[in-house]
Amino acid sequence: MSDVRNLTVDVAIIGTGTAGMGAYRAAKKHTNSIAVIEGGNYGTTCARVGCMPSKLLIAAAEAAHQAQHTGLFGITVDNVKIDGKAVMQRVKAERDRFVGFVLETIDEFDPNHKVQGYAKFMDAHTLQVDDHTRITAERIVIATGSRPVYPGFFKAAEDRLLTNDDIFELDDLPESVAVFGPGVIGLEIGQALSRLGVKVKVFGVRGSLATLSDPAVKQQAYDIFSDEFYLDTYAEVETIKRVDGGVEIFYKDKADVMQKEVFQYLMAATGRAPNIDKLDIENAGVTVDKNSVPEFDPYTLQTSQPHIFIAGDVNNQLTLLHEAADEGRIAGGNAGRYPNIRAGHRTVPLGIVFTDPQMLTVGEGYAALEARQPDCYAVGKVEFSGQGRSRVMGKNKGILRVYAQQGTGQFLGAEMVGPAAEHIGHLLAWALQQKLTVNEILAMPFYHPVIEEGVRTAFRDVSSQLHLGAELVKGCIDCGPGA
Ligand SMILES: Cc1cc2nc3c(=O)[nH]c(=O)nc-3n(C[C@H](O)[C@H](O)[C@H](O)COP(=O)(O)OP(=O)(O)OC[C@H]3O[C@@H](n4cnc5c(N)ncnc54)[C@H](O)[C@@H]3O)c2cc1C
Ligand SMILES: NC(=O)c1ccc[n+]([C@@H]2O[C@H](COP(=O)([O-])OP(=O)(O)OC[C@H]3O[C@@H](n4cnc5c(N)ncnc54)[C@H](O)[C@@H]3O)[C@@H](O)[C@H]2O)c1
Repeated sequence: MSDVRNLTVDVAIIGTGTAGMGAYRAAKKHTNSIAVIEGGNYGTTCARVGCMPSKLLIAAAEAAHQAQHTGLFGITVDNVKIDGKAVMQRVKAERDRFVGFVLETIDEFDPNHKVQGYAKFMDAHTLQVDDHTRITAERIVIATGSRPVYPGFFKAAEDRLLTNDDIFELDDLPESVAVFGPGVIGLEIGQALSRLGVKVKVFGVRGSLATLSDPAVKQQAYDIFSDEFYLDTYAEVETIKRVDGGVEIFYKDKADVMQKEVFQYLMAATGRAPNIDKLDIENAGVTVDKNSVPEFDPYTLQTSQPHIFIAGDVNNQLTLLHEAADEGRIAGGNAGRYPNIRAGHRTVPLGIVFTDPQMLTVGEGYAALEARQPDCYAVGKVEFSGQGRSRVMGKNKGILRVYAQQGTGQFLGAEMVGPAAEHIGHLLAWALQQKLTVNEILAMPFYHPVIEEGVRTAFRDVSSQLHLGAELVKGCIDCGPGA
């Protein structure tokens, strides 16, 4: 250890993903004495192996699906061909473009601030980076992200085991994939592969489906997706074995019959774990929760050690891009201005799943409301099967359920599977953040014919349930046909 470089800085940031980059920019407003440490590749999880390549694959799948489903409109498109190599080539090229933008930003960081290597805590103020650098920092931001996790027995798939870290590296679309985990990643990528002509079966456990907790919404989502590809949310898998040509999976199908099937790949999408376990966090003296993740204040991002902050996926709470960006900015700002820290602005919870139809959760969600105040809220709903605009476009699948407080009529949250959920989700989140009541929402303009008229139906329904508005008129024609 004689060649160890010693650095002393005001702020050390561990991890240069979305949260770490935001923390760096915010801390730099207060001090020029910073070390920003990266152990892996620069470029962020979102751009390299997350949000962006997955959305690129989904975009290709949507194009294929639309081309194959024009019959409804009396249009025939012959010979739709999917060129797997060209699909993957665009995914990779566009992904590299997005990564390139991130790398340009990293290039603008002061080279004296950048330290490459994996950091570990030696004590509450000292970090060891690989075996080459020791950093003494007055304040520290942990922004080390998360990684895919899966049960040990998946390793039997050997070289045919994929996660989101390697699936976008494939040069061609696979022939078949057994996707384990009907969570957000498994459903987004599983459906996209299936629409691109890959044989896909999705296996889940305990009935879990994406982020949905409302049984009515979950049931519709299950029905819609299992109509399109094999989906078992209570799968019983006996064995996984690497065989010639792929991975043999021995499982009980939905009719309780044992099946033996070979897939080219097994994709593990069974969740992610925070990158906290390799940081020797116990040396930092922070209080940790049952998952060994440091406890922290969500408004300041401060841990029990006042000079240590934790932002992004690593804190294991709201593992989404916009939250990582907000948290990074708050944590970095507070590390920079320490000890004069402040509470940062947090937005209401919003989650969107980019399946087709898309899914959303806004606010607390059904399960949390049921647990917190079971008798204090009412539910309004709209089914999209007959909704005018959705039907016009042939997108008339799904349900939206909105929740509002008894007495006050305060809008509390929503869950949905259905058309344009990425946009409806924003409207609902904005209404929630503005603390609007159901009747204030209903006093807004609704054009005709639009999917938002369906949202109005759900709010009219809940308004009537709360005895705040008139009884819901079914198929109200003066609201416009199919509203
Ligand atoms: C397939 C997929 C799709 C997704 N799609 C979406 C989406 O559509 N919308 C959305 O909002 N979110 C999406 N997400 C989630 C989103 O990508 C993450 O919430 C976000 O990228 C987290 O950013 P972060 O800064 O916390 O972590 P990261 O970007 O992972 O950054 C952490 C960094 O820390 C580094 N590091 C780790 N340990 C150390 C150490 N000891 N020393 C030094 N450096 C270290 C890592 O190398 C990494 O560069 C998706 C995720 C995945 C996997
Ligand atoms: N659109 C988006 O915003 C988006 C997209 C992708 C990922 N993400 C983020 O990444 C996070 C991680 O996504 P994820 O899909 O890995 O996790 P997840 O927690 O959403 O889903 C994991 C799923 O795997 C299932 N599972 C667990 N063990 C299993 C087993 N042995 N066999 C079969 N199924 C099993 C779980 O029941 C769950 O349904 C998300 O929670 C989200 O925060 C967001």
